[in-house]
Amino acid sequence: MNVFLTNPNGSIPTTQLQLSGSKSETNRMLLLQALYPQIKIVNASNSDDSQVMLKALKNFQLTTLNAQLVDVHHAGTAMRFLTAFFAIKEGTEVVLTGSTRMKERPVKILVEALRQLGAEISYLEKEGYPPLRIKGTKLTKQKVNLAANISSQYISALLLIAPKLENGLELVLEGEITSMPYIKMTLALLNEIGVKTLVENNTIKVIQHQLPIIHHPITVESDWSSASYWYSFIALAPIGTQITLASFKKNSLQGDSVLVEIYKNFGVETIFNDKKITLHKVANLEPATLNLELNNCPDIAQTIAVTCFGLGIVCELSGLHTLKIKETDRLLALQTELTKLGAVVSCTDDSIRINKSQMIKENVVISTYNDHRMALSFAPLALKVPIVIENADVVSKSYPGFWEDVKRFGIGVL
Ligand SMILES: O=C(O)C1=C[C@@H](OP(=O)(O)O)[C@@H](O)[C@H](O)C1
Ligand SMILES: C=C(OP(=O)(O)O)C(=O)O
Repeated sequence: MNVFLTNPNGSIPTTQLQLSGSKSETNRMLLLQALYPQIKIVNASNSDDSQVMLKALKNFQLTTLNAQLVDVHHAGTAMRFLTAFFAIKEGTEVVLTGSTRMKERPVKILVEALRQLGAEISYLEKEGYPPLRIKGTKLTKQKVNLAANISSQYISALLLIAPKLENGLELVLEGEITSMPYIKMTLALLNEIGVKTLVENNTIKVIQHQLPIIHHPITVESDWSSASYWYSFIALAPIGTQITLASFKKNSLQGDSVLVEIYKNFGVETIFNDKKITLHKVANLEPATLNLELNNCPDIAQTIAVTCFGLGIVCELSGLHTLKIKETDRLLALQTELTKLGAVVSCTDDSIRINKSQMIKENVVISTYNDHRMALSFAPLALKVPIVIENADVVSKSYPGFWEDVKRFGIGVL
């Protein structure tokens, strides 16, 4: 399905949207719930990635077979978190696989770390990549060193199973730590269910845990990465445009909440009120060149790049080495699609620079490369020019209701 987006009457009604729960928080909580079934989750994400995670865990618990195939499609967190989960399920055997792209996304660092702890995992196709054969076993070793500069998901995966390990876990993180807020999110959620953790320099310790785990329901905050597209819409809209989004809080566990600060550069103010945020376009600002280091929030890089292009702001976004191993090579995809629209873009292995453009070409067909964030991040340009988004249903990986919400915002979606 392709969608054709237009801004038919040029004026935008004030809208209120309820966004679904964070997929990152949800996938952590689903794994913890599988380990501690008394946990209750409120406002879980409706994303495909969370559905995939839920289904994998449910089917695994229901089956009487001791060997099964689990397919996580495009869901990186599901792939990494379930690798660790199945590794400790004694007496079971699972083949864990995913989409063609998933088979190109590395898992070696995680597999090596689990093997150091005693896990039995083998590669079924290419060394270092899914699919994996995982024989569940008791992990008795306790200390492991691993590189922290490729994906924080490896570290989160190990932390999530840590309270169930006989002797707890000590992780020594080597090299520069990437996507740090996601590690902090994992630690915060462990703490919230009553698991003790200790962070000292580059070492994280999780104390082995039996019970009690707390019994109150855990409420997942709505997804800040999904909110980023509304920040972009508001940034590209005329002064005075507003939108209200629920349910968000000031002290978020999600690193992408840094949007509140970043979008001030584009004249967007955020007002927090009773678990809602109102985004308000208050000024047309044009910083000379916007330099941002996004190592802590890689998932909003595409949103910010497109906002800058739409506003004609020169930007240099760095700290993005992980973008090459996400749903697609996001740096290359951004460069290709922005160039089609008339931008002059240059990339390195970890950065992108978008130069000032004279105009935005109309009716360009944006390719999405099986990457939800390509479709989501280019949509706000509809406020500037008519635009076509190819394979628009990719958005369901994180934000299935996106196109409905875009219609509510007053954009024509055909
Ligand atoms: O732990 C998580 O929930 C995530 C961590 C990040 O990945 P990396 O640590 O691989 O950058 C992020 O990009 C991804 O969307 C979700
Ligand atoms: C990178 C992402 O997800 P994952 O790594 O979990 O597939 C994302 O949602 O942008």
